[in-house]
Amino acid sequence: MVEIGSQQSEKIAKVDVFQQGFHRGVVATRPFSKGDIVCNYHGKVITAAAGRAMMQDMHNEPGYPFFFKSGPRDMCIDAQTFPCDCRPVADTVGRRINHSSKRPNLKPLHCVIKVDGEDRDVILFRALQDISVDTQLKFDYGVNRKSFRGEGLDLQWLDE
Ligand SMILES: C[S@@+](CC[C@H](N)C(=O)[O-])C[C@H]1O[C@@H](n2cnc3c(N)ncnc32)[C@H](O)[C@@H]1O
Repeated sequence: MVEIGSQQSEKIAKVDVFQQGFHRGVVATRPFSKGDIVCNYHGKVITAAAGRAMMQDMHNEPGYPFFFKSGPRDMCIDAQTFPCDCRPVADTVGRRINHSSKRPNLKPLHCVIKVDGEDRDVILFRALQDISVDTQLKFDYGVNRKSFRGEGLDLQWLDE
């Protein structure tokens, strides 16, 4: 498993953030095989209700919360609040991965790991196919215009 805990380990993971104007994304800088764990989605785990409240205050800026279910609980990874307590300086790559419903090459995988005897929710990204160097990483956010910040928004990228 690739553990993303520091800038150093992101280099080991061999993925990198690119920037085009204001828009960022993530590319592979080494090949991955189908089934490989590529990186994680780093951030503080909060309730989904807290995540939704946070999104209501957002307007046109990029959104970084990741909503998931952990057993019966609706939860959210808050990658919006930056920098986070445990990563005071470096950005994290997971939150820079863009959406594709038509051609995703990653799939998020929810795991619960023990850290200091306590359960911790973690989101890892598994490669859906072989991924070559310089390929942009994308996953299906699983949202549509209705579920992503309400109806009637002109968000063409959700159809990609
Ligand atoms: C988790 S962030 C992804 C990284 C983001 N592009 C950035 O510059 O930091 C999610 C935001 O990225 C943008 N986004 C996601 N997928 C996109 C795509 N396929 N094309 C254009 N923008 C996208 C949207 O603004 C969305 O709110």
